[in-house]
Order: sequence, then C-alpha cells, then structure tokens
Amino acid sequence: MYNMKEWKHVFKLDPNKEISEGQLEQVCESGTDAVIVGGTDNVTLEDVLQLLSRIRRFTVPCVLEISNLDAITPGFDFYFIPMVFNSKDKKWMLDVQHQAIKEFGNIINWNELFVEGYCIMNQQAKAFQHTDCYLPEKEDVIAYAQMAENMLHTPIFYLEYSGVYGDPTLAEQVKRNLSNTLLFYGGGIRSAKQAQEMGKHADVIVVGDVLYDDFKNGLTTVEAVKGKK
Ligand SMILES: CC(C)=CCC/C(C)=C/CC/C(C)=C/CC/C(C)=C/CC/C(C)=C/CC/C(C)=C/CC/C(C)=C/COP(=O)(O)OP(=O)(O)O
Ligand SMILES: O=P(O)(O)OC[C@@H](O)CO
Ligand SMILES: [Mg+2]
Repeated sequence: MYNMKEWKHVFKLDPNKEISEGQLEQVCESGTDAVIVGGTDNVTLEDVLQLLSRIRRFTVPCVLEISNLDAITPGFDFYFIPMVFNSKDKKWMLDVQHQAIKEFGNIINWNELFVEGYCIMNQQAKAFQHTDCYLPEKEDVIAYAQMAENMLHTPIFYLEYSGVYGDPTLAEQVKRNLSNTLLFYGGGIRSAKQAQEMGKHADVIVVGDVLYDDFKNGLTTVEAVKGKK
C-alpha cells in the first residue's frame, strides 16, 4: 500500500541485526503496511543493500530511514529523513540534511522523500544520546507537534521512545494537535495490547526491537491494529 495516509502499522528492521529468512518472510507477509530499514549506529551500505534485496522478494513497500550519508542507495520506495527537533545541536535538525542535499540534491526524486520531525523521549536510547537531545516537557512536545503541522508542514511527526513503552496520554494529546501531519509512534511495543493502546492515538505505530527478541509477540501487533488479514 503506497498511500502513507492509510498506514496503521509498520515494522522497522535494523540492518545491523540478524533476521532469518523464515522470519523475514513472516514480517513481509504479515499484512504490515510497510517495512522501514533503519537504525542509529553501524548502519553500513553493504548491510542496507543486503536487507533491501531480501525484502524486495516480497511486495511490501520498503522505506529507507536515512541515518548516515554513507548508507544511501537507490531502490527503495520511499526515503524518510529524520530531523531531530529536541536535539541541542542544530547539526541534527538542519546541518546533516543540508550536507546531504548539497551532495544529492540534483538526483533526488522529491516525491519519494518524506521528512520526519522527531521528538526523542527516552534518555537511554542510542538515538537520544547520539543526537545530543534534551528531555522535553509535555508542553514542549506539543509545541514541536504544532510546529510540524503548522509551520514546517512535515508529513510526519515521530514520537520516539525507542526501546521503552511511552505515554499513551501524551500520544493522545499530540494527536489532537495534528491533522495533515501524520503521528508516528515508536518505542517498546511488545504486545498486541500495547499496539492497540498506542494505535488508538497514533496514525502509525512502528514496531522494531521486539522482532529480535520475542518474534511471535512482535508479529501479533499487526492484527492488533489492522484486524485479520
Ligand atoms: C543515491 C540515491 C538514489 C539517493 C536518494 C536520494 C536521497 C534520499 C538523498 C538523501 C537526502 C537527505 C536529506 C538525507 C539526510 C541524511 C542524514 C544523514 C540525515 C540524518 C538523520 C539523523 C538526524 C540521524 C540521527 C539518528 C536518528 C534520529 C535515527 C533515526 C532512526 C532511529 C531513531 C533508530 C532507532 O535507534 P535506537 O533505538 O536509538 O538504536 P538501536 O535500535 O540501533 O539500538
Ligand atoms: O525498537 P522499538 O522500541 O520497537 O522502537 C521502534 C522505533 O521507534 C525505533 O526507532
Ligand atoms: Mg532500538
């Protein structure tokens, strides 16, 4: 399904982590709306290419979430570009993206590129530390969401708790401030119940790490938000 506005569930696979052929098939055939390839560190071009070619055996839409300039390749359906709103360093909001546009601007198919306004809420997450974030208060998060929707017009606002399950009440409050910008929620979803709870508020839930340590429960999150295939 190539219309992101209709998505409810995506899996995020880390090119730096191993997944068997059998499990990859179940992920791609699960009924999820898309598979995102992405991670914070040790994302190499070789690993990205390998995972892309394995996913391409299936029809599920495939997205590259770019985390570094060295691991960009053609062949994905969409490219997601994180801009970290709560970083203390402008580098992660504008500068790395500016550098990338200088390098690739002339060959980019802009219709495939989607900016994600990230707000990272887990201090232990690699992405939080890597991009030198501060922990925002509820009011800060809502203001970032309002900026995403009304000033920056980013297609996605990503409430990121990577590794831990977040606050559904905050997701609900954020969602109330968004209409054109989609709310992606990711972090710590490990069961159908949690998927359902966050899925009530977020437009799209992102399920990642659980696939690598509790695969069966990870798979149940699809049906939990999308119903039976
Ligand atoms: C050749 C060709 C066809 C090119 C296509 C054109 C194209 C799309 C060009 C790129 C244009 C562009 C503007 C690129 C931006 C490049 C860039 C370097 C962006 C930086 C993004 C950024 C701020 C990264 C920091 C880390 C981050 C926020 C990653 C997002 C993913 C994430 C949060 C993963 C979860 O990580 P975590 O749980 O913390 O850690 P582990 O799971 O790994 O433990
Ligand atoms: O890995 P988890 O904790 O499921 O989080 C998913 C995604 O939001 C990470 O960027
Ligand atoms: Mg993670």
